[in-house]
Amino acid sequence: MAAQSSTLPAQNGHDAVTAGIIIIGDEILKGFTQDTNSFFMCQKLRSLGVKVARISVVPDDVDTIATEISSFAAKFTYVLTSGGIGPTHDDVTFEAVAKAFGEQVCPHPELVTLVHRFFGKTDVCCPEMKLAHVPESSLLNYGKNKRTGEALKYPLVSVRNVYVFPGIPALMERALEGLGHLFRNEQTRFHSREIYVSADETLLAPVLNQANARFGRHAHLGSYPDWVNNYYRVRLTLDSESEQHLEEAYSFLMQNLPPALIVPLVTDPVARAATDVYALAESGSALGQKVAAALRTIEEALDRFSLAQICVGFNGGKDCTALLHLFHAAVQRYNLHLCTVQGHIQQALADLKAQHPQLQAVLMGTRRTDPYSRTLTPMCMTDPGWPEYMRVNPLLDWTYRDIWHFLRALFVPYCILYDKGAEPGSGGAVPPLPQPRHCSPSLRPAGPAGLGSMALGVGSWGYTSLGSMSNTQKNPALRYTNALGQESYRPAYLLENEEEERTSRQ
Ligand SMILES: Cc1cc2nc3c(=O)[nH]c(=O)nc-3n(C[C@H](O)[C@H](O)[C@H](O)COP(=O)(O)OP(=O)(O)OC[C@H]3O[C@@H](n4cnc5c(N)ncnc54)[C@H](O)[C@@H]3O)c2cc1C
Ligand SMILES: NC(=O)C1=CN([C@@H]2O[C@H](COP(=O)(O)OP(=O)(O)OC[C@H]3O[C@@H](n4cnc5c(N)ncnc54)[C@H](O)[C@@H]3O)[C@@H](O)[C@H]2O)C=CC1
Ligand SMILES: [Co+2]
Ligand SMILES: [K+]
Ligand SMILES: [Mg+2]
Repeated sequence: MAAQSSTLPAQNGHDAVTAGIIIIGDEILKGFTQDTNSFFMCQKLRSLGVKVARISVVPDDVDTIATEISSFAAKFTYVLTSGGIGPTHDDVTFEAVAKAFGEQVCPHPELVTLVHRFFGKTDVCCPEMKLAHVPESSLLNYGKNKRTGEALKYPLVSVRNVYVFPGIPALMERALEGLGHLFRNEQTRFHSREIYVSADETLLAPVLNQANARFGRHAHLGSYPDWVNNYYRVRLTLDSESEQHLEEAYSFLMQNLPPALIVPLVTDPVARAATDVYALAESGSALGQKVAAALRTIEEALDRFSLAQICVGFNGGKDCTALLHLFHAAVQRYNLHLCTVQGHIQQALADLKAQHPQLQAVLMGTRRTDPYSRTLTPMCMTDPGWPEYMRVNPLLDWTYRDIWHFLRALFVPYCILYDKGAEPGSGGAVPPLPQPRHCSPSLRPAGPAGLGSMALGVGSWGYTSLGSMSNTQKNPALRYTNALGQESYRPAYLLENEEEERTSRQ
């Protein structure tokens, strides 16, 4: 076994079943279209026990495609191509496959019949008939509909170990889903685990090197930094064909990485919001009591107003992020229609009313320590002279610290600007400044639409309080000098004295 191949990694006594993917299309190389097919193919093949060894992207050029196909066909168990099998001049994949194997393309009787059946065409020269011209030794593979089990009507062409998939993602995905049996490798199952770490890679490198030296033969370790995640800096992945080897490497890492840096990340906080938020509310903790009171205010608003009459005042800040999560927990869904209104808040609220006259209540993330908010009540009408709305303020009695405690305990994603500036050891690289924008309120009616995107109605580096481009600055209370003697800033959730929250806004 060991002597057989120097290119294949040592495995458990059997040859790896491999695949090479060839993505065909000028549009991919020109940046007109983003390749999503290889991503889907990699995930699917991995789930079938096939190891993807290479992805290549080539232009719509017969010779280039043919050269790549003959090289891949010799190296890998399977070759999957994507694209270039349609009726137009730039679809030359079949010709290229034929060329790679020294064959001709000719009409395949069964495909001719199908073209006749689907398009009603029999003329050998019509564009549709190009789909039926395939290499001489082509086989037709009929997949199965994943749900119904019925045979798919249009087959996938294969020539030797080359499988020729359409480029249209929906067609390609359906074909591969339906043909899993062609590629499935029962000998192999890939197992994987992840560890999330809140430290920079440089700090982890020594432990990772040790782990790799000890376990690398049987468990592959990957280290992937992320600069825009609120909760971790590095995602470590382990994968192996053997569950036992995987667990050994995993235990080693868990024992040797600094425990304080390992983050027990919840990767789908939104899906679990209802469970986690209500569990917190019932926990009896101090934060739990605040959560319970906020939920009561939200529930009361839901009793008084229908979902269509309520919206969430969302400007991208931490307070309304907490509010949105609570509201979602209460109604069990982020069932949002995003409505962005420009201009100053008073006019924007009037414009919103004109566009959506049914709206009567706005859930807001206002806290008592916000300007002019000391005397507000959980539900109060807007002041005279303001467009008429019921202001619903579930978070009035929450503190700055409560907000951060809540968001971070439940791993709720929030605007990354609150974390920025600290970055000790991040190499000094800073993401580009956001485009200047006017502070634009985004009010999100809870209408019957899909998941709304997060609107960021702020435009600056902010640390503890985000306003607009012109009035937001780094909060001096977060400043410190890092190990290299450089001025740095801690993330907002580490602010010690909450009275200094607004020191970052003029
Ligand atoms: C629905 C609504 C009704 C208001 N009614 C009155 C009123 O009757 N009298 C009065 O004097 N002032 C009113 N205001 C203005 C309010 O008091 C603040 O001046 C304003 O929210 C900005 O305060 P901030 O930046 O300090 O607070 P932030 O902490 O930034 O905002 C507090 C909360 O208000 C909501 N909010 C604030 N700005 C926006 C925005 N641009 N887009 C969407 N949501 C936003 C969010 O839920 C946020 O969590 C109202 C604001 C809103 C959004
Ligand atoms: N019903 C079926 O199963 C089949 C239908 N056809 C017909 O062939 C034609 C399409 O030919 P193809 O060779 O599939 O397409 P193509 O190479 O011309 O690409 C079709 C579309 O898919 C996109 N695309 C291509 N590669 C991609 C990738 N890697 N990631 C994301 N998007 C990608 C392209 O940008 C383009 O918009 C259609 O007219 C179709 O009806 C062809 C074969 C089978
Ligand atoms: Co709208
Ligand atoms: K094409
Ligand atoms: Mg085409």
